[in-house]
Amino acid sequence: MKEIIEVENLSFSYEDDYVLKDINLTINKGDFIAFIGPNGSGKSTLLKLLIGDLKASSGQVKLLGKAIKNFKEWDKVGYISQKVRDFNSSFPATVKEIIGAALYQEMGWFKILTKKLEQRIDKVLKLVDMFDYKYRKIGELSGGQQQRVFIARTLISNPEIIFLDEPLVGVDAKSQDEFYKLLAKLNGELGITIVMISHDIYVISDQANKIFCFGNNSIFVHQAEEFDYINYLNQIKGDNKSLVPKHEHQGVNSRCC
Ligand SMILES: Nc1ncnc2c1ncn2[C@@H]1O[C@H](COP(=O)(O)OP(=O)(O)OP(=O)(O)O)[C@@H](O)[C@H]1O
Repeated sequence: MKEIIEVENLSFSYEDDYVLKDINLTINKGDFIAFIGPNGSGKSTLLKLLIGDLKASSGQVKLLGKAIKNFKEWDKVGYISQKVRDFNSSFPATVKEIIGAALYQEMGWFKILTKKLEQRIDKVLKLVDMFDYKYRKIGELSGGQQQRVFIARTLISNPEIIFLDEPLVGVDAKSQDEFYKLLAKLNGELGITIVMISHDIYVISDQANKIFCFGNNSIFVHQAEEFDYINYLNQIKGDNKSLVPKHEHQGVNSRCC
């Protein structure tokens, strides 16, 4: 199946006013999608609609070919939020335990990590370059390292798509760089579809193959190679939160390229 996500005529409002209006878009297998846009333009809202955390006011979302309300294969969907940074050093779980918890269903009657399951933990920790931290407490790791552990936890079930909601807030520049390299590896080598919200327009527009640009209750879809981020940043400068950069494409609501 080529389409991982199909959104048709989707509208959503929390109260009276629409946050997103009549959105149509498709995300294909292997895409690396960046959600960008001013504060309050609906990026997190769309992400929550795509993972079934919110229900559309009208229209529909299909995930892996299934209407979201009937979707059950949640092990194929990873989600990384910015909230994981809340651990502190007294949080008792180790990296191994955090990842092992994702295998709870597979542990059988006695809830024991078999050698096979342990090997799966080792494999994903090596993939994210965190094997040496297996027995460390999660709260003792940096924000960037914690995010890598959570990516590993997601990878344990071989996901087809990973959603990330500003995962690098508060993470230092070097760790951010390593994190982006990891995402490029997951996308390029493992073929995992990535959907990421980011305010780091410069870096994300270099990593993604498509840019979803939010504003005025709409989304404009750009191929990354034709996206002029300097022009974009110049246009959204200032305090006008509702300002949407001028788009060369005619017509509102996605599908414009
Ligand atoms: N639970 C809620 N109840 C009511 N309104 C909400 C709720 N969550 C978000 N909103 C409003 O919906 C709009 C879109 O919010 P959303 O969080 O999706 O924006 P965003 O683009 O992710 O913003 P940011 O970049 O600041 O995270 C905003 O006006 C916000 O105030």
